[in-house]
Amino acid sequence: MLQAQDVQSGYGASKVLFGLNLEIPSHQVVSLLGRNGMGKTTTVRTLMGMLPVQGGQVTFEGKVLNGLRPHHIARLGVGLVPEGRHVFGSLSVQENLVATERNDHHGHWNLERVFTLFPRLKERRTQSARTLSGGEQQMLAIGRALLTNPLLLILDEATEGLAPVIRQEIWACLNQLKSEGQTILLIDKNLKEMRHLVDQHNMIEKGRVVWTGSSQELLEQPELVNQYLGV
Ligand SMILES: Nc1ncnc2c1ncn2[C@@H]1O[C@H](COP(=O)(O)OP(=O)(O)OP(=O)(O)O)[C@@H](O)[C@H]1O
Repeated sequence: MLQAQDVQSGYGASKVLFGLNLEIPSHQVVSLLGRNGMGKTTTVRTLMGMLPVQGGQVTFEGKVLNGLRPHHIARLGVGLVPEGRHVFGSLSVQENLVATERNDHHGHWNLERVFTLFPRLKERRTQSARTLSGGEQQMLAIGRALLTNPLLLILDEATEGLAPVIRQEIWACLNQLKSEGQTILLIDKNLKEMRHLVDQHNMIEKGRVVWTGSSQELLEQPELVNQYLGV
């Protein structure tokens, strides 16, 4: 579905990605793993068109994304749950959700389905988003991305800083999405939870993917975790 080939990117003169290769096949859950500062969020920003591709090529469903604006890439079917959530604090839960609702891809996500997935959001639908807990805001950010009916859903640190019980709800949601065949790019640090979810892991180090393999392969090589994740 998405291919990044030899991608270079960064912030002005400060380069972060040095020839990154990444493949996201349809209906698979793919991870980006790596220590802080290795370029995971920069990769997401580049795939979404928030940072220009300075070298190499990104294709999505056969279309070259280089040079496209973020709203154009979103419209092609890439939905992002950004690091830090970025919900509209002054709008209600429901207003946040309908703001992004779209059905270009004949997807099946609508407000009612999001409320079924996250009943807490239904209970709080008239509440302004800024009054939600961190976990509820995360659910709202996921619901908002789903309402764009994305072909590819990207989640950047979606469980970061959440209480364990809320985290479990997010993992349950992601497992459900996987069972429905949703294609996902997942950035997270919880290897234990990711084991059951992720089809293909990608270790990123200094702006390059240095190892790719299944959850089983990662389990069989614990030294990789030490080497690239430093835990
Ligand atoms: N807006 C920015 N301007 C300049 N440099 C940046 C900016 N954002 C990130 N960087 C730098 O780019 C490098 C990669 O950062 P990035 O956020 O992609 O890392 P990451 O792998 O997502 O790590 P983390 O888990 O800490 O978010 C870091 O050296 C970081 O300092």
